[in-house]
Amino acid sequence: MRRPRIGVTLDLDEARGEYRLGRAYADAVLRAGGLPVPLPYGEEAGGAYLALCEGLVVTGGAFDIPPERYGEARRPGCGPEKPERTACEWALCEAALAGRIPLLGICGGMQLLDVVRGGALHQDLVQDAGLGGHEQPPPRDVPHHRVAIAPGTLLARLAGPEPLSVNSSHHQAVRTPGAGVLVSARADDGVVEAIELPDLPFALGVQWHPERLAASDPRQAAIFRGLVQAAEDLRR
Ligand SMILES: NCCCC(=O)O
Repeated sequence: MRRPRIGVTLDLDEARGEYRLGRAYADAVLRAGGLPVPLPYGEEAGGAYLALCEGLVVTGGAFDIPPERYGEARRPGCGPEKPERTACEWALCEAALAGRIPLLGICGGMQLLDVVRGGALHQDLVQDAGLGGHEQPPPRDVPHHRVAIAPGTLLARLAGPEPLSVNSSHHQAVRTPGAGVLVSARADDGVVEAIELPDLPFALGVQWHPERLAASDPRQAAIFRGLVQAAEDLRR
């Protein structure tokens, strides 16, 4: 039987006119038994592209969601935007949620999942909340801090309920959970590290980058295996 097709969002290097995807995302999906399908931008994003897929990974990147998307004016500390990418990922995320297609949001992808559901972000953790320590120096494929996982959640079922060692590469974070959004992990300083939508079969967001740890940590690999298994279940 063919592997479940997992759509993976891309970053556009506008200066070079090139789409980019960190190899670790594709490798993590492949290792979990899925077939990564790169999704270029376009009006078809939420429709025809997603119809090709049984699952979706909304990847992270060095840009911020326009604060207007969560009803706020831009404040100091908010970073550069990529409106075309956000529009594409927004359409994909909305379509995946509406179609109950399994979705994994990573870093900025988790933040998008929250905002699509009506949540809001810390525009900058240091300036908004006085919370530093979430931008680890290179290398970024090694653990940086631990997160506490809420028992009984999807994340706990996948990775186990014990504290999980994660990497950390972000300056924003979920401030207000959106409608139906459950916080399933927090750092010691209270920063939201994972969210999920219990009303759907598989809608999970993680603030760290499990794709960079999945080759060495079975608990991180289990997050991708869970996505691919949920995509497999969708086909039955
Ligand atoms: N906001 C983009 C995702 C990474 C970060 O928060 O820095």
